[in-house]
Amino acid sequence: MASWALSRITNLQKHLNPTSPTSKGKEIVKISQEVSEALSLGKAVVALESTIISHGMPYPQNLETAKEVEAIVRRNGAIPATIAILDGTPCVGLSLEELERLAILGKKARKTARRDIAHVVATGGNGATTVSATMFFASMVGIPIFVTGGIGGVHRHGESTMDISSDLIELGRTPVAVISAGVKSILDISRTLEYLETQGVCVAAYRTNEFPAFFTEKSGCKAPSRVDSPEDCAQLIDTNINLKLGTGILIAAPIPSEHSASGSIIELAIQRALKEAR
Ligand SMILES: O=c1[nH]cc([C@@H]2O[C@H](COP(=O)(O)O)[C@@H](O)[C@H]2O)c(=O)[nH]1
Repeated sequence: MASWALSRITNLQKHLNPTSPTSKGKEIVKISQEVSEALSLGKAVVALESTIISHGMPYPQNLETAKEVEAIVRRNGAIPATIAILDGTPCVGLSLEELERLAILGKKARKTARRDIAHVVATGGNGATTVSATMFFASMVGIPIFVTGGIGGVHRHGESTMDISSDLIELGRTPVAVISAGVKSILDISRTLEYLETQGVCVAAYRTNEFPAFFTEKSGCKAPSRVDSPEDCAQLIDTNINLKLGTGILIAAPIPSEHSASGSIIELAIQRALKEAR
C-alpha cells in the first residue's frame, strides 16, 4: 500500500477508535482489560454511572452499594463497566481500588454531566459521571445498555426555573438504553415524560402500564409503552439500533413489591417536606 494511504488510514483510525493513543501519546479513554475483552468478544456489558457513588450516598455505604451492584450484574452473566473520570482520564470499567478511591473522594469528585466533561479532562480532575456523561462514554465505546437508580428530569416548577436535567437531552441524542426505577423521586414526573416525548425518546415501563415513581410502583402517569420480558427489552433495543434512530431508550422498572412498603414511607416524607418547603 502506498505510504500516503497508510498514513491516511492511521489518521482515520485515530479519529474512529477512541482508545487509540492521541498525538500526545495519551489515551482518550481507558477501557479496563475485562471490559475491553468482553466488548471484543461480543459479550454482554452493562454500563454503570458514578455520581450515585460520589454524591448519592456517604462512605462506606456508597462503596458497598457499588460493589453489590457490580456483583448483581456479574451474577446475571454480564460484565459491569462503571464509568468515571480519574486524573483527567475517562475510565470505562473501574478496578476495586479505583472504585474505592472514588467512594472515598465522595463530593470532592466533581459531579460531571456532559457539559463538564471537557473541563474535567482538560484539568486532569476527578469526575463522577451523571447519566448524561455516562451515556456519552458508553456510546463512545459501544456499550448499548446502562443501568442506574433514578435519572434526572424536569424539576418541580421547571416551567419557571427551566431546571431540566441534561440526562433528558442526552437520551434524545445518544443511542443507549437506560434501565432505571424511573426518575429521581423529587422531580416532576409528568413534565419529565412530556419532555422525553419532545426529545423523541422511547419510554417503556417494565411489566406495568404506569411509569413508576422511584420509591413506589405507581405515579399516576401512564407509560407510553410497555415491555414484559427481557426478550421484549432486547427486541426493543435491537430495533432502535437497527433503525439507526440515534435516540436513547428509557426502560423504567418499578421498585420490587417487597420494598414498596418502605418506599411508600419515604415518598410520604418527601411529599410532606415539599409541602412544608412551599
Ligand atoms: O441519589 C441520586 N441519584 C442520582 C443522582 C445523579 O443526578 C443526576 C442528575 O442530576 P441533575 O438533575 O443535576 O441533572 C443523575 O444523572 C444521577 O447521576 C444523584 O446525584 N443522586
